[in-house]
Amino acid sequence: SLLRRAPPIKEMRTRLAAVKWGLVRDFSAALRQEVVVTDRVTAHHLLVRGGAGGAFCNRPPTSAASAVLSGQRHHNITSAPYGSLWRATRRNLVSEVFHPSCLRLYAPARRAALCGLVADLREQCTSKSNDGVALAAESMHAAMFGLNATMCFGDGVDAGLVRAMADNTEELIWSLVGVRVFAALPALTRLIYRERWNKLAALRRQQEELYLPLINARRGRRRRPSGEAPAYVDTLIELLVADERNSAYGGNASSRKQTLTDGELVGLCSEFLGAGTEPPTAELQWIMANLVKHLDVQEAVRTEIEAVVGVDAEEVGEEDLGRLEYLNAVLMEALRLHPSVPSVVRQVMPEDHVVLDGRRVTTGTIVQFQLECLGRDKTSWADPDEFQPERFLASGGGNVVSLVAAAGSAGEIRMMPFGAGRRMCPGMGVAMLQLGYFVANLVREFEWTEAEGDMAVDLEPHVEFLNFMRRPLRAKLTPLNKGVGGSGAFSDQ
Ligand code: HEM
Repeated sequence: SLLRRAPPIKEMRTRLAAVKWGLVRDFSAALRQEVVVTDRVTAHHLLVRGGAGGAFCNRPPTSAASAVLSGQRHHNITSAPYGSLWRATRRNLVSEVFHPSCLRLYAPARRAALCGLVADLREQCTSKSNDGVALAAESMHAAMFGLNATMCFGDGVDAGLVRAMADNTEELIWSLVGVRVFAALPALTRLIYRERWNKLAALRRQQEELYLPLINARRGRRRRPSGEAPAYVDTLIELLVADERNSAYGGNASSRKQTLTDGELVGLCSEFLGAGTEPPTAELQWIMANLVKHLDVQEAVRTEIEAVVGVDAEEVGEEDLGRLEYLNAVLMEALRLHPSVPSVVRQVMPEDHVVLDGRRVTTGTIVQFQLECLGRDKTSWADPDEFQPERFLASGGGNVVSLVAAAGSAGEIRMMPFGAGRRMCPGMGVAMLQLGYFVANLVREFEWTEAEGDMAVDLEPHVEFLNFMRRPLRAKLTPLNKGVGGSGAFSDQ
């Protein structure tokens, strides 16, 4: 009978969903044109030397929750079209919290985050039940998120609230892939994927409920005494932006200036927490995983620290980092081989003039620059797939490699893990500082070796919205107790 032959309801739903997804995917792919650039000369020409004629500074519509839910009207720095909102919010980030004079004021917050991380790892690896193995990935993520929450909202945010924000951020980030269906035909896809849309809206509501009380508490504060680090949100609350928010893609900004809306404040804080936590944590895992796989390199980092900082120093201080050439070479080599952001994306606008293989690329086309390919280019590196930090030492001639590609014709791109051109990552300086400080002290506090079985390090990538390690980092840690009095500077935190 028909009833007997009909597939079970659950299976029918799955089949229906597959058909729906297939239709939408094919339709959006047909609407969207994409080209991929893997050669570094073209990347330099288009992104840095102005070879696209126009600014070539827009990204395609984003999957960030606030942008999707508002029909691409509410933006953060990453998603803002090239124009006054982008300029004002980016300048604010770079010239306020990320200005070197301000960044210095966050040193106690970085030290507190590192202390917490070391104490957590020490507890895990000395616990009898763990056999010396620590869930390093989770611990690093919690430390990095906590640090960013302090920089964003100021000191003293309740630990439970920080955890709730971390969970919410993670859920929103993992929803990014599914949310891509709303990039094309949002009115229709919203109906087809009602559940997905409702889930996204609920996560965003929850985010507002978590962030707005913290934002409003900062509004009522008296001006901070000089010498106290501003919270990122303080600078956003004070920020005035020329009012072009209703004109698409950077039309003429009116002379009227406005403060940011609550929705924009929440979106910008969310971006700070997400962009400030996820790529640096993924990169920290890649670096430590390579040090687990290359014990000679790990030992060389430790030897350099002992020679430069001394055996009895309490910690590797931030002021020591500039003198640790080998440590810096390790960071550069990990970023070259495993850039945690897999690609840089631009969308061709009418005023851009992008020519590839002798043909003009049509307006609306998405141009993707693959960062791992660019960093492993055979014309630029010997043995490009090998982990060899020595290539970045002055003795190997590698100290001249810059993360910021110069614009002149003599400039070139040899790697671009932080992107290139006007929209290059504004967090590069802070990321390099945090990575150097964390890696140096983690190597000094513990010996890192490989755990067994499915806890072993797997250097295969798993590329989603970020370039993750296929398995999150686990390692066997042995405390080295190198700190003052042989008890470890961080052991009592
Ligand atoms: C290892 C750490 C990091 C890596 C590998 C990384 C990588 C990148 C890349 C590749 C881009 C795209 C650049 C382009 O399109 O040319 C980007 C953009 C961006 N990053 Fe980072 N990033 C890191 C850390 C951070 C941190 C700590 C922040 C701080 C909040 C941050 C905030 C941003 C923002 C706001 C943008 C958008 C910039 C714009 O559109 O003007 N990133 N990042």
